[in-house]
Amino acid sequence: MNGNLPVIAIDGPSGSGKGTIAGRLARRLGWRLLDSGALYRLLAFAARNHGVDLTNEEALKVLAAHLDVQFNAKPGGGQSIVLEGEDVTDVIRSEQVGAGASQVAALPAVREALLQRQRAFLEAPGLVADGRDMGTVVFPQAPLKIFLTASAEERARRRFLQLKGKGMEADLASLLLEIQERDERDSQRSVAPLKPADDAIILDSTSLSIDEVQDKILEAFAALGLDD
Ligand SMILES: Nc1ncnc2c1ncn2[C@@H]1O[C@H](COP(=O)(O)OP(=O)(O)OP(=O)(O)O)[C@@H](O)[C@H]1O
Ligand SMILES: Nc1ccn([C@H]2C[C@H](O)[C@@H](COP(=O)(O)O)O2)c(=O)n1
Repeated sequence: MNGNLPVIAIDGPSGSGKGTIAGRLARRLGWRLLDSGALYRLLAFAARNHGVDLTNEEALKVLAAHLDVQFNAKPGGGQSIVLEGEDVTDVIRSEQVGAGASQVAALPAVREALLQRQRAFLEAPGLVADGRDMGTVVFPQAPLKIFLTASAEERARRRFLQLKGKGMEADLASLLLEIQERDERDSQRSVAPLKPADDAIILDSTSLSIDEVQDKILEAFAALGLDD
């Protein structure tokens, strides 16, 4: 790991806006982007494809170490994700795959197998990384750590609008339940649980717009003086 390069670590629960903000910041700064949740989603998706049970830690560890995946930056922003030659960008975003990801992410051998892969994303001039343990475990040296949160009700509402916007079926009450279950599992697991790093800035986005969240983070980044 090149520990001298800057990282902005953005952690927080599902639907708090991490991915949206991380993508915007990476574009704005011209830095690389790590969507660490996608790795856990890809593993859960690949496991289903290969008939691997989501509780089989040993087999999941091997699968995680050999995941054949490419993240390709799209010209207009965002990235496409290709797993074993198949574009899985949208299909891994379902709540079912998210729940599977949360399940495999609780297994220590899986987290260990994905650790170096995540750290390898750190390249000049810097990295914006979003997930659950970016600031606590993967990049503890990050000079800027944000813990982005929002009420579960607001996060379910956002997810509902997001799914509807894509023309997908969605039920607000079920989404709220799924989000609460995922919060519980992600924050109660014994290894790398979802929690703010001691030196993280906690940002509650419940009543903030995406632009307001971005401005607050850019303000905190500017205060570090790294772009001088
Ligand atoms: N501050 C905000 N106000 C309103 N909507 C928001 C805000 N931040 C994000 N959103 C919207 O909420 C939805 C979920 O955001 P996003 O996917 O970035 O969350 P996330 O934290 O990365 O979720 P996950 O961890 O499940 O991947 C998106 O449709 C996004 O546009
Ligand atoms: N650094 C990370 C990133 C993700 N996970 C797990 C927990 C989440 O429920 C699941 C999916 O993540 P999302 O795409 O919704 O951000 O993956 C984790 O444990 N650690």
